[in-house]
Amino acid sequence: MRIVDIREQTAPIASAIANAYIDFSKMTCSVVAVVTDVVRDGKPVVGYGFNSNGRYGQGALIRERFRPRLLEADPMALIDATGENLDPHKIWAAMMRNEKPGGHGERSVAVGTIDMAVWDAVAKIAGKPLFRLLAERYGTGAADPRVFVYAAGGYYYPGKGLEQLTAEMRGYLDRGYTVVKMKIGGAPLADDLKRIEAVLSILGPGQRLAVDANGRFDLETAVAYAKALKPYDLFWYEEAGDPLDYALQAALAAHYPNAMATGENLFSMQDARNLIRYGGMRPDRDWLQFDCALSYGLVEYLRTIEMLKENGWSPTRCIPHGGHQMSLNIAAGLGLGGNESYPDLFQPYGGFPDGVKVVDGHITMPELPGIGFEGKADLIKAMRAVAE
Ligand SMILES: O=C([O-])CC(=O)C(=O)O
Ligand SMILES: [Mg+2]
Repeated sequence: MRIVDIREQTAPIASAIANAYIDFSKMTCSVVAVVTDVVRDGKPVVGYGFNSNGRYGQGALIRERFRPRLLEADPMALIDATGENLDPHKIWAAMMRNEKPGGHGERSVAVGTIDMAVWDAVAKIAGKPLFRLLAERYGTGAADPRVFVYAAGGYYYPGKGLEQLTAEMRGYLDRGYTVVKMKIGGAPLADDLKRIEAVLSILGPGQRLAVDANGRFDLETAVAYAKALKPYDLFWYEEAGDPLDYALQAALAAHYPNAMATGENLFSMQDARNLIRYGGMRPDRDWLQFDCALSYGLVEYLRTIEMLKENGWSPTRCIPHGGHQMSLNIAAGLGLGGNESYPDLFQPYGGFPDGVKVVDGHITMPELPGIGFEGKADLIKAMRAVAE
């Protein structure tokens, strides 16, 4: 068996929203199809991936480095010991041949996107949902198909006032979410506090709010927000400062006893390890948001989980960024704390298979082979267009 082709296309996921750092008016993502010669149900197995959101399409890197390395490799060097399936770890090593250490963001998104498609193919060849395969291979054996999800939104948008913001959040609560997230840092502190109070005013008992500054603040501003946010008992205070400023993150903990979250812009096990070593994150309350699609894929994420365990962190403290079905599978298979969801954004790429409903802040994974993209009609249509 072998990989016969890797196809890629850059697709728009643009919208008029903005966080404290960027707008999404020109946002794109790469969609990748890994075509194999394995036949299931009379058709060749094709694995699909895409690069989450927030980083642009990766076509040049895929075409110039990673696709040729895999297609030029000895097919026998990319399969597992049974000889009947691909080996994602060997494929990862083949992609990373002749790549220096460090500087991970330069290529981690391209590798993570192909890695997603490889795992989709592997689970389809095995004939089972990826979350079940992961639980068997790397977890306790038993998957938990019920996954906590929270609704991310609350972006800045031209002309968006408190009324629109609360209507948006009410929509998420009506759809079954219990935790909602909104952006901060794109307006002065006093205005953001009004926005926060407006959203808090519509939350019922047990419902919570997370806020996300998208790395906008220097230490002084981060501390000013921390002091103002403390009384609200938020679900978390996310990415206050630059994602690589571990000293800022560590200093902030002295001013903010409640939960903080970060990690969506850390793109390797080594960067995640530096956060754990130097960022003052607290394993009893804080949250880690590494997104495998942006950070070298699940092969690397498995290394990150090992690193976390060695440092006294439970995988239940991980709630990945990105709102994609790949992280839902990892959460269900390996016992993460949950996953992000963007109910109204980044379509058709984000979200759940059709018919999956959020109930009491949780979804239940359907039993679809692979990652489950075939269960989402608009998404699989876009993906199949890349393969054909
Ligand atoms: O606005 C973005 O770039 C997305 C983001 O931070 C998140 O989902 O936490
Ligand atoms: Mg964020």
